[in-house]
Amino acid sequence: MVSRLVQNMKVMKHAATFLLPPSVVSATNRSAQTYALVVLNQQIPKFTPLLWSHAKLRICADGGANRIFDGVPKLFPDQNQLNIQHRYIPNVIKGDMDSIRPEVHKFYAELGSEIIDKSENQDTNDLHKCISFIREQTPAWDHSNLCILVTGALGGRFDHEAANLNVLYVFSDMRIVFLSDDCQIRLLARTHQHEIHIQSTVEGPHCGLFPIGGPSVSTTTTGLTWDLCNSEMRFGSMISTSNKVREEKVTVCSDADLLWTISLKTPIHMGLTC
Ligand SMILES: Nc1ncnc2c1ncn2[C@@H]1O[C@H](COP(=O)(O)OP(=O)(O)OP(=O)(O)O)[C@@H](O)[C@H]1O
Ligand SMILES: Cc1ncc(C[n+]2csc(CCO)c2C)c(N)n1
Repeated sequence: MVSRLVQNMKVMKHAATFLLPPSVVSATNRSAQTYALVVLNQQIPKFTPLLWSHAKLRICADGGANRIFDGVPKLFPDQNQLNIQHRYIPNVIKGDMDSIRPEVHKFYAELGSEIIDKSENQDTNDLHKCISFIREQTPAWDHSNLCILVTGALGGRFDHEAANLNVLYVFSDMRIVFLSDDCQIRLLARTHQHEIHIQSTVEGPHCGLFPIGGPSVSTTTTGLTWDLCNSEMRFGSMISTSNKVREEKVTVCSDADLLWTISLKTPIHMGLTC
């Protein structure tokens, strides 16, 4: 019965081609994905301009707007700082609006950003509000081809980090990737078998795989140095950390939703001069 279910399970493919320059991706025609970018209120990764260039929709969660306003010009120290600020205009700024600075609010409002104040909702965090917006606004897009890249979800206050991880579980049917300068994280839903195509020029070899929403009775992987074979994983017992990718394709099949994390190589080229 279990093996029949496994056989019927759809395969979901993952590839961090958004960390490659757009010219490389289009030349090899490897990306059928549509990207949205959500910038949170934590330090932006150095490769944020690269993510920005891949994204069709760019959203700042409340104080994330300050991070673009202050942080992107610093990535281009030799260029005119005001010019840079004018080139990185979010489509939308959404949240409870208690962290965006007044001058940043005014700057982007005048340049056409849509500003959505959801201060009446004190039950979900700003990342949740942004993902809900993307989901509502993009019904026409094929959600299986939509990938939401998120910066600033990691590092900082632990309750914020926990709330951000919870968003991965709330929206477990959407592709959401958290990115910092050091690593990326995504949720591998138990509804699918997963094929992760490693972009070895920009990611790996260190990786981890573990359940946080509930234990896994059986997880099987291929392509890792320490592969799992019908293994049990749970906090308080075994979880897979400091593992390494051994092959260009890693496969994961589990009865639980798992977090997959892989290290990023530095420096990832920003992909663009602006
Ligand atoms: N210290 C932090 N660590 C991790 N994530 C953070 C941190 N600070 C902010 N974030 C992320 O950035 C988003 C926007 O944060 P901001 O500081 O603008 O608002 P906030 O009022 O602190 O957060 P929220 O209203 O969502 O509780 C948050 O929803 C969260 O996802
Ligand atoms: C049980 C419970 N715990 C905490 C909060 C507070 N809270 C959670 S998300 C959020 C919004 C932040 O912008 C706030 C204030 C709540 N509502 N319910």
